[in-house]
Amino acid sequence: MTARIPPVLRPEHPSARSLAELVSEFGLDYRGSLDHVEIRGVTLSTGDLHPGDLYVGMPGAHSHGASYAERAKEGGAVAVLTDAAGAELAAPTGLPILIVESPREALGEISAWVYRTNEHPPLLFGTTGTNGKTSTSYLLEGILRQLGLVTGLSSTAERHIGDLTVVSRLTTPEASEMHALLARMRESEVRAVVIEVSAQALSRNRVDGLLFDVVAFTNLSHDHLDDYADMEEYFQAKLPLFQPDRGKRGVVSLDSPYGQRVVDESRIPLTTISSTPGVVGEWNVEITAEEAAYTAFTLTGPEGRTLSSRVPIIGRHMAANGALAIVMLVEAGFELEAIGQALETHGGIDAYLPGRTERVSGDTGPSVFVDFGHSPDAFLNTLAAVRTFTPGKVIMVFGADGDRDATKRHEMARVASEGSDILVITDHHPRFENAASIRATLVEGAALAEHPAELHEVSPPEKAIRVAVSLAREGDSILWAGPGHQDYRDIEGVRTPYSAREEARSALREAGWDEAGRP
Ligand SMILES: CC(=O)N[C@H]1[C@@H](OP(=O)(O)OP(=O)(O)OC[C@H]2O[C@@H](n3ccc(=O)[nH]c3=O)[C@H](O)[C@@H]2O)O[C@H](CO)[C@@H](O)[C@@H]1O[C@H](C)C(=O)N[C@@H](C)C(=O)N[C@H](CCC(=O)O)C(=O)O
Ligand SMILES: Nc1ncnc2c1ncn2[C@@H]1O[C@H](COP(=O)(O)OP(=O)(O)OP(=O)(O)O)[C@@H](O)[C@H]1O
Repeated sequence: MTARIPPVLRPEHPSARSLAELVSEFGLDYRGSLDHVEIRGVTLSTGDLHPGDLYVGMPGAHSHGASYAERAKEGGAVAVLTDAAGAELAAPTGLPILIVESPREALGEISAWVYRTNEHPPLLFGTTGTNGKTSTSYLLEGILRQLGLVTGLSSTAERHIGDLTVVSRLTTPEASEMHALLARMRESEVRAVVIEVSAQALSRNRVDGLLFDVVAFTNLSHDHLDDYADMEEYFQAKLPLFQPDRGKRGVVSLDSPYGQRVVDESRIPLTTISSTPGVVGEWNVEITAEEAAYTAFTLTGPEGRTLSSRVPIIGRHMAANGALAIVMLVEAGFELEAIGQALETHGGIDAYLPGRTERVSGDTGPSVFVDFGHSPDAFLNTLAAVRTFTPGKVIMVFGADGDRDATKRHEMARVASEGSDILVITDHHPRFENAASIRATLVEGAALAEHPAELHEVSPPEKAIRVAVSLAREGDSILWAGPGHQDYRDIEGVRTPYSAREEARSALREAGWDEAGRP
């Protein structure tokens, strides 16, 4: 059985737009007749095609999208937009062909025009950084809802349109999908939209055609060095979000040294925030309590402004994410006092973060958390959070992604081994790599710790979590890092249905301990 591919959300009542008008609006070169041709949507994949679509044939890593133009026509595409090479490939279809130098660079603006998303846009928030994008986005969405707004969300885990939830494919959808999503949100009278913006999205024009009211930077640390040559290139990929064509104003966390560089290199009005002792921002976060059910903090800003609240999740970093979300709202024009009042009525920020240090254990037995962390810095933060209220041993379970940045594996394992008492190394998504050799690299890395944890190598993960539970006692904690919200494992390109949260719950049940359901 393979896991279902989540659908692309489109407007339910798309308006028709004239192809001739599109060509004249953008001054496009074209072939064929434009007479009476109307388009209702844009797609770059035949898998997501709707009748009446403009099919965008993009050169890809494996093939040229225009080579699927015939298939697009059979599915109801009424025109093709592509480059000069693609125009040759699409010519036999007889469809009108619009020609641009770079279809990827044209996609955002054209999709915005087709879906009319630049007319009366909602309040737009965008978050980038290595870690904390999803968490900050959910917390921000939670506060917006507490303030009474109908919200939309685009994150690694899910897309939300008001109360409608759909599992995500990519962290940031391709531009055509993004604008279709915004158009669908408008139909549902969404007033504020929170969008997680990956570095890849910025490098691949996925947020073109959007102007964010407030953008935020969480942090930068080792990740994605398979996509970027080095940390500098990865950092540079994030910067365009902090320029005037993408964001009106920004909030930058100084918790990683890259924050100050964003401040130095951005050209939009920015404010700063810090939760790091000794690093002072315009806004500062002090952690006031760390409990198993929440983390409390006080946020202090310019002119003595202050707000005390809590996030319903463990970890100082999560309180920092919550405070960042609050400052984003202040930058968008919300009164700090009104935010404080809205939060107070719910006892803090009210949000459910799927698979972010999500507690799956109940009242008896060890505390078990499933997390999405897959970088050394994420491990450092979550292990510290778990350690804070664990009287017994900290047991960590994790595996590394196959076919993704292999240079971080040693450091992930070293940090895991240093920060836990017992480490169970297992498999994650092997993709097309050999799972045993990924584990071997992790075992090597674990040995680099100054004070290595007791080590177990267990495959597959279903068995690993059961071994971890069998080693745990009341008062111990288990942190299973990596799978988070995901509901599949990618093995040789096949998405096999699998939920770490459900596996962990089953393991607890089988051991006679309590489990916790979704809050
Ligand atoms: C490496 C990369 O960026 N790949 C993206 C790329 O795929 P590709 O170049 O391999 O496409 P291709 O197979 O050569 O096909 C060329 C074109 O023909 C189309 N096609 C292809 C076959 C077909 O039958 N019909 C059809 O229409 C494809 O949609 C594509 O437009 O173009 C596709 C759509 O056009 C993207 O969905 C795909 O993202 C893949 C899924 C991906 O995994 N991207 C990663 C790197 C990514 O973006 N990740 C970040 C995560 C960030 C984080 O961890 O924080 C993200 O934002 O999600
Ligand atoms: N502010 C933070 N600083 C450091 N680590 C964090 C922070 N926030 C979250 N984390 C850790 O990083 C993991 C991923 O968090 P989150 O999903 O919010 O980040 P993300 O930036 O969306 O990641 P991705 O790009 O992989 O989707 C969390 O599960 C947690 O382990």
